[in-house]
Amino acid sequence: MEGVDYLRDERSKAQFDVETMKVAWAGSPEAFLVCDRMAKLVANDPVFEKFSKPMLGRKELFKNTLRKTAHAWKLVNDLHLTEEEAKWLRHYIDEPSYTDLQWEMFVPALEGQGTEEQKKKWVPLAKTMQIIGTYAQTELGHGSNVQGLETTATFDRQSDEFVIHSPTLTSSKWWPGGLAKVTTHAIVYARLIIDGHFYGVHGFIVQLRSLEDHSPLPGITLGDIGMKFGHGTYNTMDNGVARFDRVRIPRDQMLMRVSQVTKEGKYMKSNVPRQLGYATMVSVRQTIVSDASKALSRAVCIATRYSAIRRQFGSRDGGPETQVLDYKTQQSRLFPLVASAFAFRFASDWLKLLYTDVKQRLEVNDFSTLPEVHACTAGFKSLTTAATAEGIEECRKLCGGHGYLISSGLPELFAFYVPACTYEGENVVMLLQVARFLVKTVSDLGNKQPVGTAAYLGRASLLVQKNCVVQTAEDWLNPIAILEAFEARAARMAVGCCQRLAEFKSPEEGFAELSSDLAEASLAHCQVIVVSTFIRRLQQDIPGRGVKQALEVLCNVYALFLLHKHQGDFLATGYLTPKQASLANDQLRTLYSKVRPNAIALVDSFNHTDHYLSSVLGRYDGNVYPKLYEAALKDPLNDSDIADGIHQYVQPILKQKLHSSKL
Ligand SMILES: Cc1cc2nc3c(=O)[nH]c(=O)nc-3n(C[C@H](O)[C@H](O)[C@H](O)COP(=O)(O)OP(=O)(O)OC[C@H]3O[C@@H](n4cnc5c(N)ncnc54)[C@H](O)[C@@H]3O)c2cc1C
Repeated sequence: MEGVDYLRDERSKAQFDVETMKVAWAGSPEAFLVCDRMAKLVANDPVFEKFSKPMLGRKELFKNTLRKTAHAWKLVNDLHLTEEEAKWLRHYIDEPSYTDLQWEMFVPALEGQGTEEQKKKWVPLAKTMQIIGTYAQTELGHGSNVQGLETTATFDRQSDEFVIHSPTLTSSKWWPGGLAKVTTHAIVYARLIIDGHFYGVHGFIVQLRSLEDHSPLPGITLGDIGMKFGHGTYNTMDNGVARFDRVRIPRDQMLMRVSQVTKEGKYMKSNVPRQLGYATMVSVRQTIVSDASKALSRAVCIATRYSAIRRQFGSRDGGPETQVLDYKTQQSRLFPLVASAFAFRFASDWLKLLYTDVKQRLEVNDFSTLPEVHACTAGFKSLTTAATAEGIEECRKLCGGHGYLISSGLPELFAFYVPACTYEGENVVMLLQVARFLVKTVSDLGNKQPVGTAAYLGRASLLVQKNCVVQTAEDWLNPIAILEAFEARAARMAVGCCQRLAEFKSPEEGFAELSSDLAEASLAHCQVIVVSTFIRRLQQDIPGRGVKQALEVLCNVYALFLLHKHQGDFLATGYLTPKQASLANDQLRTLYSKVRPNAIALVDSFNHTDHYLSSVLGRYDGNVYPKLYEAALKDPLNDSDIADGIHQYVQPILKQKLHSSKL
C-alpha cells in the first residue's frame, strides 16, 4: 500500500460526518461557504503560488509579495468582494504584507480613535488604498511600556501644528510593518507636549512619503530593520525604522476622539468615554485567538496525515510496519493539539459574542464588565498564542527528520507564527495584567460579586475547602467534575497568591516578588475559561452524524491533557489526590483510542487546501514520498551534478600533494 491508500483507508474509518464537522469548525454554513470559496480562489490562481519562495532572496521575496498584494487588490475590485471576503482572501494568500497593517491596524485605529470628522476624511482614503498606513507605536527602546515612549509631539500654537520629533536613538520607531518601503502614512504614537507640560501618549496621523514619487518627506528617515527569523515568512514584509527631525503636521492630525487640543493649546478630555476603545481591543484579540486556531489546525493537519503514512518498526511475518500514529506516545503528543485547535476555535467564536455584548453595553455607558473582559481577552491572547507556537514546533518534531525540511511546511509556519507571542501584547506582560485583575477580584470578594468569566471566584471560599469526589476513571468524563477541578485549582492559586501578597510591606513589592507565581495563577484562570467555553459549546445543538460525540471526546482530551500537564498545581493546591490524578491519566489514554479512528477525518474537517498547507507531508492525497523526492530535485543545488565551487575549493584539497610524513 502507498500513502494514498493509507489515507483513503483512514477516511473510510471516520465515525462522524466530515461535511457537517466542516461547518461546525467554520462556525456557520455561511462562514464555511465564504472560507471555502476564498481558499479555492487563491489555490487555483498561479500568481499565489508559494513553493518557489524558499529559493528567493530578500529583495525578490519582498517584490514577490508586492506583486501578489497588487493582484489580490485587483481581485477584490474586479470580483466586488466584501470586506469579510477580502479578509479571507488575504488570509489564504498566507504572506505577511503591508495590507495586514492597513486593514488590521491602520483602519481600525482611525475608526476607533478618530473623531467623526477625521473618520470622514481618512477612512475612505484608506479603504480605497489611496493612502497606505501603518501603526507606529514600538520604538527601539520601548515596546511593552507604552508610557516609556520617547517620540515627542510638541504643539506649536503659532502655526497650529504639532512638531513630531525623535529626540534620541532609542526613540526611533522600530518594527512597524510596511514602514520601511511601502506605507505613505503612519499613526505615530508620541508624547504630547504643550507649553512644556506632558499630556500622555497619543496617536498622530503622519504622512511619511510623497504620494507622487514615494520618496520620504523632508525630515523623515526611513529604513528596513533587517532580516527576521525564518526565511520566507516575515521577510516578505518590510518592518521598518523611522526617525523624525522636527516634522510638522496640522493640529487636526492628532487622533482626537477621546482627548483634544484646541487652537489655543488647551488640552481637553472629550465626553466620549475612554473605554470605547475596549470594543476594538476585544475584536483584535478575537482575531488573534481565531488565528491561533487556524495556525494550530494547519500544523496538526500536516502531522496527523503524515503520521498515518509514516511507518516505523513492528512488522510481523513480513507484513507492514506500524503507522507511527498508532504509537501511544505519538497520540499523547498529537491528539491534545488537535483538541486544542478546536478549543481555540470555539473560544474565538465565543469572543465574537462577547464583542457584541461589549458593544451593546458601551452604547448605554455600562462599563461594569470591562475589567473582566480586558483580563479575559488578554489571558486568551497569551494562552492561545503560546500553546499554538509550542504546538507547531511539537508537530515538526512529530514528523521526525522530514519535519525539518522546508517542504514539510512546518519550519516556515513556526517562524511565521511565533512572533504572535510578542506582538499585540507580550504574553507574560499579558498574564501579569490578568494577575492584577485576579488580585483585585479576590481582594474585593467581601464587597463585590465577580461577573462573567470570573464569576466562579465568587465561590472561592467553597472551592478552597471542597475536595475532588472522583473515584473512577469514568468519573473524569463528567463535565461538572472537570470544570470544578479547574475552578478549584485556579481559585486556590489566586487566593494563595493574595494571602502571600499580604505578607509584603507594599503590594507593589509583593507583586514584583511573586510575579512568576501570579503569572501561573493567571494561566490557571485562563484555562478555566477555555475549558468552560468548550463545555458550553457542547451543550448547544450540534447537528450531523457523530459530530457532537467526536467533539465531546476532544473536549475531554483537551481538559484532561491540561490536568495531566499541570498536575503539580492540582496536587499542590490539595484539590486532587495522587490517585485521582492517576485516574485522569488512565481516562486520557482511553480517550486517545477513541480519537484514533477519527484522526484523519478530524483534520480533514479543517477544509485546508494543499496550497494553504504548503506541505508535502500534509498533502490531502497522501502521496508523500514521490512528491518529497520531486520537491528535493527542484532545489537549485540539483541543477547540475558538479556544483559551483567544487572545482575551485574541493578539488584542490583532493588533489593536494602531501608529504609522506604527514600521511
Ligand atoms: C513580527 C513583529 C511585528 C511587529 N509589528 C509591529 C507594528 O506593526 N507596529 C508596532 O508598533 N510594533 C510592532 N511590533 C513590536 C511589538 O509590538 C513589540 O515587540 C511588543 O509589544 C513587545 O514589546 P518589546 O519588544 O518591548 O518587548 P519587551 O517588553 O522588551 O520584552 C522583553 C522581555 O521583558 C519581559 N517584560 C517586559 N515588561 C515586563 C514586566 N512589566 N514584568 C515582567 N516582565 C516584563 C517580557 O516578558 C519579555 O520576556 C512587532 C513585533 C514583531 C515581532
